[in-house]
Amino acid sequence: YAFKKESLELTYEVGDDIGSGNFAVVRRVTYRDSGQEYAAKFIRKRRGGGRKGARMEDIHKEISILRSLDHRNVISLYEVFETSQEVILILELVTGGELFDHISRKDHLGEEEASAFIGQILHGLKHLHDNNIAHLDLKPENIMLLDRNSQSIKLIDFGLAQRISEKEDIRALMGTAEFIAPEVVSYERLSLATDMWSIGVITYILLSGASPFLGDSQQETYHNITALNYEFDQEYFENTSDLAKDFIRRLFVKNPRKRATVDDCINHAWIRPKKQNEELQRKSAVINID
Ligand SMILES: Nc1cc2c(nn1)-c1ccccc1CC2
Repeated sequence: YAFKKESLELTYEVGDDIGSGNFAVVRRVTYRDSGQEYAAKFIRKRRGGGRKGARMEDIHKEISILRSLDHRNVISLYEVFETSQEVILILELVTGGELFDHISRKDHLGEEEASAFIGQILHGLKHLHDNNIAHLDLKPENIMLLDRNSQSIKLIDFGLAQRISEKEDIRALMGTAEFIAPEVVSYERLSLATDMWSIGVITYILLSGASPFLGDSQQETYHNITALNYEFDQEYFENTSDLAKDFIRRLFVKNPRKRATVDDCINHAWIRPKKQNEELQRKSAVINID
């Protein structure tokens, strides 16, 4: 699979940094001919036996996974350049910032807004899971807002994503401690259900601003996860509906096979469009037909 060898600068003007990831820096770029803006992810290649830089095998996997996805809630990949030091992914530009920053500004979100965001994330995640792809690094930093004032989101950073198949056994790729599922901590088989646990953590954080399993050390966090040591602290959850808590409870299940799937979540009453909205949507549909 050949990447463009010519210099990126011939076709794109490179702008300011807009983010970073493992071994990567992301910059805003402008396609010279059209003025169209994109995000260019510069991934450092691992040189020789060193540890710095991403392995070519992992870079190829991220690219092949991105190329096989096409959904409005998943970042699009347009083209790839390669130099001796780096592989450069030309990605769809999103300018709304990370969901992480959106929460930090507000401390936590109301249930309507949280449910709308989680619904968007679930639709993007359903596209991955329907293609047997697990993201394995879901966290607010990897969820970008399309623009400041919309709830449209894009899943980004497929650096740890894996194709899940019954035959091969995939084990721990450590994600970020507070978001990983018990099977990752215990070095057991990973699956699509691993992402669903992370959805539970993200939902808990959106509603409360607090992180359910975070301890004072990584070891304490891992212990809290494997012991399912969390609670709906009255301080943060006194005004949270039982429906929202039920949604989270169905995801914090130790046995991955018993954990709610992405379809279970999309059909959960806390996510499905509220009755009156649906009624409204139906009525407006009739008006459109007339
Ligand atoms: N690790 C990261 C980090 C980021 C991105 N991708 N990977 C990204 C992708 C498209 C648009 C904007 C960004 C900035 C953050």
